[in-house]
Amino acid sequence: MASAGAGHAAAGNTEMDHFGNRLRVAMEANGPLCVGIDPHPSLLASWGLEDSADAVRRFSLGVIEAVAGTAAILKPQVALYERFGSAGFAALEETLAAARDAGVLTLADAKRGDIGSTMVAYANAWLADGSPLAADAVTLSPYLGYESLRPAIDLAGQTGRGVFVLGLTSNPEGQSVQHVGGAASVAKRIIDAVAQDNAHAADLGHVGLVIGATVGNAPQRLGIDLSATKAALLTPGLGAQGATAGDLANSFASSHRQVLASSSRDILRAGPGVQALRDKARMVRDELLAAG
Ligand SMILES: O=C(O)c1cc(=O)[nH]c(=O)n1[C@@H]1O[C@H](COP(=O)(O)O)[C@@H](O)[C@H]1O
Repeated sequence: MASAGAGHAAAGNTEMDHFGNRLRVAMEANGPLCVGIDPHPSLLASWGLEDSADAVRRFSLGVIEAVAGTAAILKPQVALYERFGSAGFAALEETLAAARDAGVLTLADAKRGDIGSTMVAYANAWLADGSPLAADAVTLSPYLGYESLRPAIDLAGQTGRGVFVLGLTSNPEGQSVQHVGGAASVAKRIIDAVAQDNAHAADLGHVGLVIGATVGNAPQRLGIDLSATKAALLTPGLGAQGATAGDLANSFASSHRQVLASSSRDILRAGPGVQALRDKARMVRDELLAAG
């Protein structure tokens, strides 16, 4: 399949620049796969690379070369760059620029969330035109209250970018917070707030949700209707955390057109060969299409 060619246009925010539209174009061109770029030390070693910022940069460029025409979006895991300090951030900046040059959307997995005034600074770092770390979208944690994320949600809307808010996460510990509250669970409140922000979108809004591929029937048990949110649903947990394409088809039957299935280690382990990595990503993508 061809590369989506959906890079961000900085000036003039038209309908076509809207993040939800750009993501839909990329999903239609390349399928529903998000490839996570998670340069863990063990993966670098298995690729024959040392554990350094320069190796993280080379690893990331290799992933982009291999999957640019297969993934709808690439998700660099910020923590795995951050551990090298400024050199790691330089590697992340290069990664984001290389993805942009290859015409692939980027989702910086930074999981930011803070009081509103500080949130302005995080929003400017990840979502403002001209920022060195600007990505097409960023992940946000709503634990300080959904409205504390407002500066990032609004800036993303203004600059044609997106945010992905944690709703039901893939890790088992998430339930101890997210499921609390019964019919008015924490997760449901967050997800309802996302639906409100996307209410005027024709298709996908610019506020996405993170719903783990491992959540089973939790949305139904909590009375959550994901199809009503108009949110792109980033579903990490596919592959290394045990979820399968069949699990996604079961859990997201009524919202499958919104699903952006995310996998990192399971795909990355196929490297360092560019063709092997591409073949693996295509296999995962094709399994998703067949199951969906
Ligand atoms: O926001 C995320 O991407 C995320 C949310 C979540 O609920 N669970 C989750 O695993 N992730 C991220 O998705 C990636 C999963 O990696 P793998 O388990 O290797 O596929 C990691 O970068 C996680 O930080």
